[in-house]
Amino acid sequence: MNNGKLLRIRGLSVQFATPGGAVEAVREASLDVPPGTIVALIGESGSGKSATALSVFGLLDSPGRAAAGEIWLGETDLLRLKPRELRARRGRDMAMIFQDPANSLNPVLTIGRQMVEAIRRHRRVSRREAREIAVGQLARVGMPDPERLLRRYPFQISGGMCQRVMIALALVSGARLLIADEPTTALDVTLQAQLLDELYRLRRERGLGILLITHDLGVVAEIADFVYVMKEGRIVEAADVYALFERPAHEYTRKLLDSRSLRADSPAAAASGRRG
Ligand SMILES: Nc1ncnc2c1ncn2[C@@H]1O[C@H](COP(=O)(O)OP(=O)(O)OP(=O)(O)O)[C@@H](O)[C@H]1O
Repeated sequence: MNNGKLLRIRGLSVQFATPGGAVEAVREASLDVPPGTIVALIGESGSGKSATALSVFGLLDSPGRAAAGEIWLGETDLLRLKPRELRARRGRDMAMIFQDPANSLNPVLTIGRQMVEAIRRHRRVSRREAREIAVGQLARVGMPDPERLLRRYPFQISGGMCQRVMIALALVSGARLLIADEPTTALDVTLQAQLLDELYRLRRERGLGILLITHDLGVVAEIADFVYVMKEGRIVEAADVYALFERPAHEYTRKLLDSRSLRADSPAAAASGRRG
């Protein structure tokens, strides 16, 4: 049962079969993403963050598999779904944006074609209506000339624009859960800020639940509500964002905070810079 949480992961273990034996990338991890909440998942490289996210989408690389646990999206345990059923949920109820958005879009199809197809996969509308919906959605995520954008190919637009297209794609299908894996890493500072604004707005205005995977603690301080810290496949700390910065409980979290970019910023300073 889900108890009103949008995403509820319980006891997830992910293993990768290797010639040297099974590598346990995720070990009995549990986490919740309630609606209208930005939940950050942080931890060093290799700690299992992406493996956790990919499990939700059933997109683990083939030697990898979710060996145990439950992943509830609403009232459905995604780990019990057939691949076809999971694919349908992927487009409709949940969306994912990646660090390298150009690779998440199909390089040989125009943005318009991809959006129209995504819309028509989930709604009974004509091509023309789908195109209008796409234009409206792109305008809503701040794209200046949506009509023109629809005629372009992914390689003809910037990384920041690709991110917005991905978000627009997620939204046209009515997704309630967005998983963003290092979404700002490849962007310059201005585009980073725009993307964070966008995520924040989606949470507030649309009530989206967002699982944000990042190693940028500045981003966490700015927009996250709740934080999970992962180390060697385990969730070692779970706390409200203010509590985490003020009183990190776990030794590892303290080290992580000390070693990263927040240095002089007190929790209060970080908090005062937050969106309202
Ligand atoms: N294809 C694979 N084959 C074997 N092991 C893998 C594979 N992919 C990931 N792993 C293992 O899973 C562990 C977790 O990887 P994962 O990518 O989830 O970490 P991460 O926290 O997302 O790191 P990063 O921040 O670098 O993306 C790694 O330690 C790695 O050893």
